[in-house]
Amino acid sequence: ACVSRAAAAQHLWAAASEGGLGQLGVGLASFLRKRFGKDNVILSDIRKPPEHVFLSGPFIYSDILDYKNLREIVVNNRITWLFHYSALLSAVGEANVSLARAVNITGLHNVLDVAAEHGLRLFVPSTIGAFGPTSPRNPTPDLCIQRPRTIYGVSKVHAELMGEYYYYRYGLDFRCLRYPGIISADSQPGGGTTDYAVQIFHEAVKNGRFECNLRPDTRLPMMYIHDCLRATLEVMEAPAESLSMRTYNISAMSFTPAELAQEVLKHIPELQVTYNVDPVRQAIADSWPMNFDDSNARKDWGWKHDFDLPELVTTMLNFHGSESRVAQAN
Ligand SMILES: NC(=O)C1=CN([C@@H]2O[C@H](COP(=O)(O)OP(=O)(O)OC[C@H]3O[C@@H](n4cnc5c(N)ncnc54)[C@H](O)[C@@H]3O)[C@@H](O)[C@H]2O)C=CC1
Ligand SMILES: CC(=O)[C@H](N)C(=O)O
Repeated sequence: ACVSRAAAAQHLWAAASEGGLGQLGVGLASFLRKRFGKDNVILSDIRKPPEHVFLSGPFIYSDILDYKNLREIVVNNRITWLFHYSALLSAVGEANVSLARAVNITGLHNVLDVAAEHGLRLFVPSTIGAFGPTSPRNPTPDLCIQRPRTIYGVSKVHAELMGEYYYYRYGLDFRCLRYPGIISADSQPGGGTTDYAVQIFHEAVKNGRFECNLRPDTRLPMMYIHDCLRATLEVMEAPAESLSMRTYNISAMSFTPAELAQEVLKHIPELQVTYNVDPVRQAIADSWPMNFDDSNARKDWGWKHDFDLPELVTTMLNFHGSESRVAQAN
């Protein structure tokens, strides 16, 4: 593989991941370390890592807004791949537009420049949030109108276009996947519109009650984290000649809060689900794709998801069930 040493911060370096302490970064680092070796993946963030993360492999402080520091990390560690995960997500982005603009847009510019300057292979995640109310929503193809109405979505469309521009202009090996809402068992979401689909599992097992902040009929594309991380590594390892585009939709399942609750109720019949709609998140969700067309990813580099809704629910409840049994035993 082409990884000599990676960093993940919410980048991965040699592989480096910056933005690495969020919902996805710790899982990505662990996934890449299994593949490339513990010391070949550096995780970075501006937050202090919890002990288990600190002990699991190289971690460094890196602020995506500090270009000189990014360059120093790449040079000193001979980084070859960079996974750029730092971002403010959709709901927190609307609550702090100027910070979202800085991290999601200025931060991206720094990453593009450092990657182009040092010949890195660069992964930047995009999102279903890169589409808007005038995009076709059911299904949403790779190429269509993209007029998002959040700073998060605007910054991601910008990232897709800038990455493609750097590819044609400077030969940067830029690779990008549009992720659906990602559901993870052992990490908390960072302030997005799809967070409810993670929180329901925590609450169902802990309290037997869940208050959902989206309407019961809000349909959104979703994916289990294991599929998301595997897709990320697969597109990074795909032969250059197999990629006909720089940015691909990837899809696994699509459901509403009512459908998710129905599936969880099969395992926890006493679960009580109520709805208290957050108008900001609801407006965002109503502008996003309902189903994602990922036929290009399947055709070009063989993308195939493993987890549908029933497997997702069983896996999440097994994880939370065993966690709560451990907690009770202690
Ligand atoms: N979690 C999801 O459902 C989805 C995530 N994505 C994308 O995947 C990436 C990772 O997402 P999550 O892990 O969920 O996000 P998160 O919000 O959980 O984590 C983001 C991380 O970025 C870090 N960060 C913020 N400002 C920074 C700075 N100036 N310098 C360095 N690090 C900084 C934060 O400390 C945090 O640890 C993001 O780019 C997001 O847009 C895309 C679609 C879905
Ligand atoms: C789908 C995403 O990009 C993220 N989870 C969010 O809801 O903002």
